[in-house]
Amino acid sequence: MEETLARRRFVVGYALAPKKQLSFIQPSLVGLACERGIDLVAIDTSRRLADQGPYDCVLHKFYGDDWKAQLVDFASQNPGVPIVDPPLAIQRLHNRISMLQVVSELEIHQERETFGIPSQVVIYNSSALSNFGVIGALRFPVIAKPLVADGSAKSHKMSLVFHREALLKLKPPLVLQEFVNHGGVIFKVYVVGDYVQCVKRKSLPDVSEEKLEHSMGSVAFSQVSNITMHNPADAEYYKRLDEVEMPPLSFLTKIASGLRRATGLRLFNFDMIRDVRAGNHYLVIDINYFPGYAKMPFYEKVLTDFFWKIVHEKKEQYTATSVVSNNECKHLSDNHNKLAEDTEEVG
Ligand SMILES: O=P(O)(O)O[C@@H]1[C@@H](OP(=O)(O)O)[C@H](OP(=O)(O)O)[C@H](O)[C@H](OP(=O)(O)O)[C@H]1OP(=O)(O)O
Ligand SMILES: Nc1ncnc2c1ncn2[C@@H]1O[C@H](COP(=O)(O)OP(=O)(O)O)[C@@H](O)[C@H]1O
Ligand SMILES: [Mg+2]
Ligand SMILES: [Mg+2]
Repeated sequence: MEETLARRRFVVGYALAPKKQLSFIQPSLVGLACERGIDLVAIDTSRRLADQGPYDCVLHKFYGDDWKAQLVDFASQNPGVPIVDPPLAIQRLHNRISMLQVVSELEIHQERETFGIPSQVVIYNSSALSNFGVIGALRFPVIAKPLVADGSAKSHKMSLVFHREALLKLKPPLVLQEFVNHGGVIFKVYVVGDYVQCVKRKSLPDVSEEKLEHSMGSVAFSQVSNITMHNPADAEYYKRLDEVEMPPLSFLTKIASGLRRATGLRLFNFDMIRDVRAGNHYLVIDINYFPGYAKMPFYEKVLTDFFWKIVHEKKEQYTATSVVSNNECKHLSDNHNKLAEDTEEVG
């Protein structure tokens, strides 16, 4: 017999770049959310946001003045509808100095583990690159990172610089950050509201004193943790990676909730490394807004739980009108499958 039971449903409108939409809006997520009474609906960014909806929550990873104005406009007409996350909060992560500033200000009490950020200086113009007063206190090697972290390919292009002379060819504005030996492993800590999950990822290998002495200039790299190399040494590396001990979850949860409170962000991850010189000292090196959650184990359930909590917080006051029977969830997820296939064929 057809199930006809219809219950109150919620609508999460999302505005994401095509690549992000394809990786994040998977049929498995759409299907699970649908079963829990939540419809994920694409916002048409070519139309006025305030003319669309109704939404119980707006989810986005877009920047720019026009989009910000759209959100302000929407919020003034829909004051109770959560926007995940507020543009001002996201903006802090677009500058690698303000991004990590918030980490330095956290006060967390943990028995064994300590944390901080690497020593770093910001460079606004080329003359500062040869100014000993500016860079004199840095220990080499250093990583040169673009100051801006706006998600563009350019903002991920970095170099590992072995000696001071090699700084001269760099293009400011950038951040020079001390490279900290960390055993070639980073901990990616995903935060989804009050949920925290840590995974291990490949990182740059340690630089010994000897290697530093014999290395020339600098080495360029980009998005190391996403690179999959196919050489025989790799199998050995990943076996070792498996054995690396995770930081305690209680410690990560304290940092995550400190960051949540200080930034007002609900969807982000942070990259953390463990200093090989002091086995219980950790450094936060990067914070990303709305990262690649689809790579996080159980992301469908974690994100669905998050949406569920967000929309139920406002349930009594605001009601979106869509009513879909449980049976239709399967159709919705089939449609998304088809959409993904079509997009692949086009792309
Ligand atoms: O594309 P993905 O799935 O690798 O996700 C990227 C993230 O990779 P991750 O899976 O967290 O290692 C990536 O994280 P990292 O910068 O590599 O730590 C960023 O969050 C990236 O967003 P943006 O380019 O900084 O705006 C994320 O890119 P977008 O998906 O937001 O374009
Ligand atoms: N201070 C550091 N010490 C050691 N390795 C680092 C440091 N900063 C960055 N890295 C390495 O470089 C990678 C990219 O740097 P990150 O700041 O995370 O930039 P992105 O925003 O492009 O991910 C990190 O995942 C890590 O492997
Ligand atoms: Mg990173
Ligand atoms: Mg980043």
